[in-house]
Amino acid sequence: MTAHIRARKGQIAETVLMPGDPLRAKWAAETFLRNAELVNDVRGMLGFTGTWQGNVVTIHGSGMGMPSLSIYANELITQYGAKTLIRIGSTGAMQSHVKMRDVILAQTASSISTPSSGIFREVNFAPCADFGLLRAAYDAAQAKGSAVHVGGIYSSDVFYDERPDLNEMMTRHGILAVEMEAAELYNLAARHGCRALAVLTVSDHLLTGEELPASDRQTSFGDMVEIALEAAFA
Ligand SMILES: O=P(O)(O)O[C@H]1O[C@H](CO)[C@@H](O)[C@H]1O
Ligand SMILES: O=c1cc[nH]c(=O)[nH]1
Repeated sequence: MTAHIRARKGQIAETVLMPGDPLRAKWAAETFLRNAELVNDVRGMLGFTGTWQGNVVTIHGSGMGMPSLSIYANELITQYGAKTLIRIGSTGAMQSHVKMRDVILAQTASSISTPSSGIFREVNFAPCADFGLLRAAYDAAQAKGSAVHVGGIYSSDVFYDERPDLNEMMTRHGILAVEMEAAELYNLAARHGCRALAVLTVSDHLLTGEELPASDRQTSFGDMVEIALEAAFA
């Protein structure tokens, strides 16, 4: 047990999928895992462990934003021995060739700050995905026929941004989409020698104003979950 996770040692798998939304964790566990067992519900943050094609997997919510993800990812890595962490999140597209419900594999995650900024201090560390996971996820997405994009994303500290110039600059520099957790997940994976990847589904479009309802964000991103599972065990 930790301050935020009630699972016993051994109840968390080495491979952990992390959606921001705890109810997406529940849906994904019930939909894709066999014998999924609830292993955490402290503060309503749900975690489940079960098997996928004979492999043990945990699906655990991260909450929204990098400070929240940092708590869960730190405890999963340092207290429970997680080695492969794949974020399965929603994202807002920042390029016109990226369409609603497309899948994005985050090769890098830019930010203006992360919970690790105080650790890196003057260093502009470049958070990046594990190449093996990235390649396997791309192959899995191609095999499925998913519309998939690979490139840089922006991990923002805010959902409601008062700096339209920042988004415009990200778009101008080819950033595919914005979300709120991947940069710190990549930082933590680098620090602790783990593998990490963010597999995202476009739920909003910053250029067109399109957006999906909350129910779709919770339960309709099946391709993303399958791509993450296939990459983890490729
Ligand atoms: O759908 P999730 O995984 O929560 O991800 C995105 O959605 C939340 C904002 O609505 C942020 O957590 C952002 O990163
Ligand atoms: O951070 C996020 C996540 C989804 N959609 C957005 O517009 N922003």
